[in-house]
Amino acid sequence: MNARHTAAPSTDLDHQREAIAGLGHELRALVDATVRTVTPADVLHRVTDEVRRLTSQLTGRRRTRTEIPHVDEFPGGIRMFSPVTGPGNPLAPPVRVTPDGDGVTGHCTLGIAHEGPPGYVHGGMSAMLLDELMGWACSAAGTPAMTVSLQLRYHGPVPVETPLRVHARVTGTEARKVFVTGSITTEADGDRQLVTAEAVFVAPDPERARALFPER
Ligand SMILES: CCCCCCCC(=O)SCCNC(=O)CCNC(=O)[C@H](O)C(C)(C)COP(=O)(O)OP(=O)(O)OC[C@H]1O[C@@H](n2cnc3c(N)ncnc32)[C@H](O)[C@@H]1OP(=O)(O)O
Repeated sequence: MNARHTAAPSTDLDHQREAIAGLGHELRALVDATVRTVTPADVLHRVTDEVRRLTSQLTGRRRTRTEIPHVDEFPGGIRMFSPVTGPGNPLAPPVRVTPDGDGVTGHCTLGIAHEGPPGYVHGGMSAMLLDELMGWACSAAGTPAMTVSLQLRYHGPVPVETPLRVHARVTGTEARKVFVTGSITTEADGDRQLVTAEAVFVAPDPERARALFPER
């Protein structure tokens, strides 16, 4: 069934999105507490049982692999469960994306759940932020597309618990190919690029897109 046909009125949608974001927020706090705690094993066992009990309350009907959540706008809109921008996904910082004159800018602060070297962000996390933001830049330029090539340079470690800025912009197109650049800086020092990226995105042809996203 097409998810668009089952969408609830917008007030219900807002209500549902608020609830999803609320749970995501609390789960992020739980994840942060989990990777920081030095509490003894007996407490960890107790909490584990409690979390298992809570999880069992969310195992009614689940969406299928290709189902687009009715709270989402795909492509090019709200993604409640994106691992980067989704307020309902505890894996997401989540990044807040704003358009700017020259592409898109994302704002976020990563925690120690995203740590690679002690005190610094995991390199794969930086890649994920940049990949996502470069995808948003494609959509903002009117060409939603998928990554086919992503090259990163790590110039300096990205600190955790520090407000960050991720910038991405389209530099050119060639038929279905979109060329994009991106960077990560701290909010405090926007001139010092800690990670830079170059990527090629490709807008799938309509037939390929239908096969990839049958519920769209
Ligand atoms: C809204 C924000 C969401 C952002 C999400 C973040 C972005 C993502 O993470 S996307 C997920 C990761 N990416 C993927 O899974 C994509 C995997 N790749 C694919 O499925 C396919 O390559 C797909 C669908 C993109 C394109 O397939 P298809 O439509 O058949 O294109 P295809 O004909 O192979 O290639 C088109 C052009 O791109 C070129 N191309 C393909 N791969 C590459 C590459 N690695 N480098 C450079 N050029 C490439 C081809 O040479 C071709 O060029 P030309 O027309 O000049 O010959």
